[in-house]
Amino acid sequence: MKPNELNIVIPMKDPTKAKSRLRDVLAPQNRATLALTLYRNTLQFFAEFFPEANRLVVTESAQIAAIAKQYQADVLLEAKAQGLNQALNAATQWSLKHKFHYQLIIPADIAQLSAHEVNQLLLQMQQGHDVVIAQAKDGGTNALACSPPNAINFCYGKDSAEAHLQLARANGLAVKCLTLSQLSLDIDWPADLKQLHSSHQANPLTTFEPRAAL
Ligand SMILES: Nc1nc2c(ncn2[C@@H]2O[C@H](COP(=O)(O)OP(=O)(O)OP(=O)(O)O)[C@@H](O)[C@H]2O)c(=O)[nH]1
Ligand SMILES: O=C(O)[C@H](O)COP(=O)(O)O
Repeated sequence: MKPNELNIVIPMKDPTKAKSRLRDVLAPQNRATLALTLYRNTLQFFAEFFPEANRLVVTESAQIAAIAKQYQADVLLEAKAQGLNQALNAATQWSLKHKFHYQLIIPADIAQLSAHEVNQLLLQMQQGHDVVIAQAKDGGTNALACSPPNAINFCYGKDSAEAHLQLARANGLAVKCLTLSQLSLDIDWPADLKQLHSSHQANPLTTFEPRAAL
């Protein structure tokens, strides 16, 4: 795989709508700030460690689009958010149109990205897998690499790692599902924020302490 054959797709909601599952423990402004912090961390990480790969942010938000450009990412602006699967279908069409052989989808809510883990995932692609999944702690899909970009249909939602695995098998593709420690940790629920706190990691996200009540 040549680095310039890879498009890294980062889907991102309007920050005022993001992290809704934290609504019981973070005030709206803090949820938006957390979502923006995670998003900037994601862009910074890929600009620093994978600068030769293309990055594409798919979003309905002009604010998110402007930030993407600060980190040299391309932007696909959705007219209106129609859900994650629809956003990724549009991004995949973009990848095909721009002749990328590989697409790696990463959500913008991983607590701490690891270049070693992303390289492990890409190595599986180089070794001949068509689809590689890094599953989330709750059975979701936290990273999804596909070659070609439209190798499978997207079915993000409950237990999507298993669903993506089965789809790839049904299509007769070589597929691998990985459990990678950092890539399995997205921040969805209050317990995820608490875990971040108790891990004592030197991580700016620990300032987002969950509150018992607003
Ligand atoms: N462009 C786009 N991105 C989305 C959409 N839905 C979710 N995402 C992004 O996909 C990633 C995973 O999303 P979720 O965990 O489902 O959403 P979230 O806002 O982080 O959290 P919840 O509101 O609690 O579900 C995040 O980077 C989201 O911003 C969508 O409709 N359009
Ligand atoms: O796999 C999915 O559907 C999305 O990543 C959402 O899963 P999550 O609950 O892990 O955010």
